[in-house]
Amino acid sequence: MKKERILAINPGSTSTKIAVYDDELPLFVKTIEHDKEDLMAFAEIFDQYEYRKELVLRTMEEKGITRDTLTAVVARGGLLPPVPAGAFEINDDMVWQLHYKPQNEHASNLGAPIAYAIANELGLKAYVYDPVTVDEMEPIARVTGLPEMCRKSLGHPLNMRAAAHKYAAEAGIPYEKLNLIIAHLGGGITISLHRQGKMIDMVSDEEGPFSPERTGGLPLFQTLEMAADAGKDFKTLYKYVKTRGGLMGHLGTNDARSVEKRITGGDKHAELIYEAMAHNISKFIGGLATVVHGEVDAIIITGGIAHSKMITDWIIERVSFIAPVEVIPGENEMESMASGILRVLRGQEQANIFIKVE
Ligand SMILES: Nc1ncnc2c1ncn2[C@@H]1O[C@H](COP(=O)(O)OP(=O)(O)O)[C@@H](O)[C@H]1O
Ligand SMILES: CCCC(=O)OP(=O)(O)O
Repeated sequence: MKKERILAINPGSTSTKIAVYDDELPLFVKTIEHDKEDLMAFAEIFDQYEYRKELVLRTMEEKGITRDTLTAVVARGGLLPPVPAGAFEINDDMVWQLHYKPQNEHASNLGAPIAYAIANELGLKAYVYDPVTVDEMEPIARVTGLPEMCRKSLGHPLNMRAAAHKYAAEAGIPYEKLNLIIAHLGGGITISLHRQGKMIDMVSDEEGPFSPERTGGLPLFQTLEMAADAGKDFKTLYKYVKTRGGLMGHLGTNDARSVEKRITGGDKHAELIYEAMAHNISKFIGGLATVVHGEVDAIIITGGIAHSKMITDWIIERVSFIAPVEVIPGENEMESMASGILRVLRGQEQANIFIKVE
């Protein structure tokens, strides 16, 4: 079988992650943390395009990997319109969509344009895999109390679906035969329900638990009052609830590890807030269990905060009456992207074609 060398790119709000894989083997995985000041110099996300692209190319050079040895490029998909799960070949339509009409602003919107440019220069194909807008929600899950407003499937499907497949392989049961609830606990927290191979419900970060830096869902009347009083535009308020909420709002940090240090040092306020985060996560897990009438095979806790025994213990004591809980720490996005595209390159999976939605 031909050896593949895949460059994987994952631009996040505070970092750019870059990796190169020879088939499944990582040659390197590097996370470049960005200085707040460096990024503040750019008014719009897309103004960071050249800066982040150069960073990717320079990192490869530093690692001694010449561009012409690559066979494909993959990026974390950005806020596209709702799409099916799996791989998409990046094309002009996708780059246009992410530049001019994404669902919202997010650093991951830069991934596909950067991957496409690098691949085009080399005559290669570029892909995204399980973008944040994978939507397999059932009609009943979309309905809200306002006819003109629908619930959206916005989450962390790349890590969630990879965790689901990992659990299924270890349990020796096909993913398509399992009902799973998967909580991704990172800087943002989202929780999904997978029924027999489809992600039929998703609690996004606009309605779920608060997280290290996001407010999650808020009491509606107070939110309306606060927004009306603030008299600010959508972009400003959106940035506020995405970056100034949760642990950041209450405790001035989005680093769960530093919160834990404060708790072990006796900070009771920090403990209340941190346990409240676990309490909220557990309530949403419980809510999703009702969708499948309690028939849940396993609850999976994943993402960076799944490294924390304090948080996972608090969640397990609240939800283990529903189903066994499995902890799969880390966000596993780089390897999940690369292995998804490897399946496409080996002909085991077909890439979808993206058509823009104007
Ligand atoms: N060992 C750990 N214990 C507790 N929290 C951790 C640990 N490692 C990372 N975290 C927390 O995980 C969060 C980031 O999760 P991650 O999934 O990497 O985030 P992102 O969504 O930003 O990619 C941060 O709040 C970080 O403090
Ligand atoms: C909920 C959409 C995906 C998202 O917010 O990703 P990050 O947590 O990586 O910012």
